[in-house]
Amino acid sequence: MKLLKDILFKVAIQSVVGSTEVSVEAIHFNSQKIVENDVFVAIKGSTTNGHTYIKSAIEKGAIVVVCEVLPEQIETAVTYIEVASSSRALAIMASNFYGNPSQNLKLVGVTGTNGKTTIATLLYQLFKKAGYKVGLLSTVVVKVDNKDFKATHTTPDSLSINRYLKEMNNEGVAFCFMEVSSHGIHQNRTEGLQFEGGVFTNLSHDHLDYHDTFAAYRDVKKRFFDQLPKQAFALVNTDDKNGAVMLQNTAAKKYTYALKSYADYTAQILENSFNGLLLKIDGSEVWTRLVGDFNAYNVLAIFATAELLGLEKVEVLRLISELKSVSGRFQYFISDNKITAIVDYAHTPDALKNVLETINSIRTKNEELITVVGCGGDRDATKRPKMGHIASALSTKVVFTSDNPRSEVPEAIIKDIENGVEPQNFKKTLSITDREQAIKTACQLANSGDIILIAGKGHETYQDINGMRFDFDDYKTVEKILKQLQK
Ligand SMILES: CC(=O)N[C@H]1[C@@H](OP(=O)(O)OP(=O)(O)OC[C@H]2O[C@@H](n3ccc(=O)[nH]c3=O)[C@H](O)[C@@H]2O)O[C@H](CO)[C@@H](O)[C@@H]1O[C@H](C)C(=O)N[C@@H](C)C(=O)N[C@H](CCC(=O)O)C(=O)O
Ligand SMILES: Nc1ncnc2c1ncn2[C@@H]1O[C@H](COP(=O)(O)OP(=O)(O)OP(=O)(O)O)[C@@H](O)[C@H]1O
Ligand SMILES: N[C@H](CCC[C@H](N)C(=O)O)C(=O)O
Ligand SMILES: [Mg+2]
Repeated sequence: MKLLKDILFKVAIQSVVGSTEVSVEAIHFNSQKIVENDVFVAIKGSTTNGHTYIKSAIEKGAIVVVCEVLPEQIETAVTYIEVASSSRALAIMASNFYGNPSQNLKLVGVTGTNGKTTIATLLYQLFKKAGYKVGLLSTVVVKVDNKDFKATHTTPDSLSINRYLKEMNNEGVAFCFMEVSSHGIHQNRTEGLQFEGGVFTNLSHDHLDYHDTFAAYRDVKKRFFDQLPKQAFALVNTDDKNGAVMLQNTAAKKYTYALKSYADYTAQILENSFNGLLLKIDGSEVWTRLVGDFNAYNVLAIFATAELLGLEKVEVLRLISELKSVSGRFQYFISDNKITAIVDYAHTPDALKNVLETINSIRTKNEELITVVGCGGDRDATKRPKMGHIASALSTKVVFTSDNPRSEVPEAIIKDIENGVEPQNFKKTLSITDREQAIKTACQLANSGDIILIAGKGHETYQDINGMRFDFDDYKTVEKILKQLQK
């Protein structure tokens, strides 16, 4: 049990009805989870309004209600806390409730359109290899040192974040690397956390369904840097023009990294092949198994972050050469009949362009590049024709297919993608809704030496169709089909 007064510390309260000297069991923002003596935080969401569930939360046993608008009917046995932002109050209360766990470890947030999972995961790997206990909050998995938890979001809700951080405290974790998504910042999921540093990767088209305009999307990312304290570091990629924007109003110590322009941390690509990248970082050569120009940025960001967190340069370079690729990020194998199959999580126009350009820069002219790609439903529809254009312009053949259609009709999503294909590329494309059939067709089209790229779902092990999750794994599917076809 915790005293309400204590968990309200630093919450900007507008009014209180009732006593704050009550002991509470747990905090929830979903009325369905409420039991006796809990706090219910009512949040205005994107599909429904948590305030309409106040009555039902009280019936289930809530003794405290945190809300933006006080209900008309006040129960005398309940304490009401009126705040300007329930989601912000929730984040601060969550931190207090779990004993401000972010203050007991070094927490680094990684934000940007692409590269967050790669950077956060590789930092986790690197610091583990350096001998520390480490935590990770990522799209793929949550790790409390060696313990794995299923990830539901890129950036979990503030209660879950603080619960995981508390577990990390209990395990003696020294460093935690977390992805900070734009939804996470906008919904105040990271509010009240004490960050040791923030890393910005890049900014390109994504989530314009949610943020309305690119400027709004950029400003949400910037808010993360605006909130960093002065003892923290802000490390940004200045080859991306928005890197400088992120630093405009931050109080944190400013550091830059870049491959093409002057920066605090720079690198040169000496070699780029299917076996990996040879880089020159800060005058020293380092070999990494990661493939593609974009990974040079990720490796450089990792190098700089590790140095800023106090690791020795020589050790960092040695550890970088031991890092393995992240699940579903340029994950590939070569079949017995020499077809290369690559599974990659490129689900934005920019990521798709980068991955295709990387493959084109390391393949020879007589090898075909066959791409299988789709777009998710109930997500930014304006990226669809862009991805259709990029896939068809940069591949020799393309099979458009379904990703996670969610509540949308897959054929309608595919139509949107096809609308971006220019007439000169019509002949290269075909569309097959069933993802397994699409992958099979790509495999049948491929000859020895050719490359198949399956983009968009990376590590995902399901396909979300109408709210139902069906088992589906791009990597296992292509592996199985290529084996079958060899027989
Ligand atoms: C659009 C969006 O981000 N939605 C998130 C949001 O839910 P919401 O605003 O839709 O909530 P709502 O359903 O309208 O409900 C409003 C409130 O009423 C409450 N409620 C509802 C029903 C009930 O019976 N009782 C009750 O109390 C809900 O618990 C909620 O507090 O808050 C929820 C709790 O934190 C999130 O789980 C949910 O994520 C949804 C599932 C989602 O798909 N989010 C994606 C888009 C997302 O966040 N993605 C980013 C990554 C993006 C990237 O890769 O860059 C991420 O960080 O994962
Ligand atoms: N630094 C980078 N710049 C551009 N593209 C990248 C970069 N790093 C990775 N990518 C591409 O973006 C895809 C997604 O990478 P990653 O999962 O690391 O990004 P993310 O930011 O975590 O994405 P999400 O928003 O879905 O969590 C990769 O599969 C790759 O194609
Ligand atoms: N984190 C991203 C992942 C998209 C992956 C893609 N497979 C899809 O389902 O759209 C999002 O929620 O937009
Ligand atoms: Mg991610």
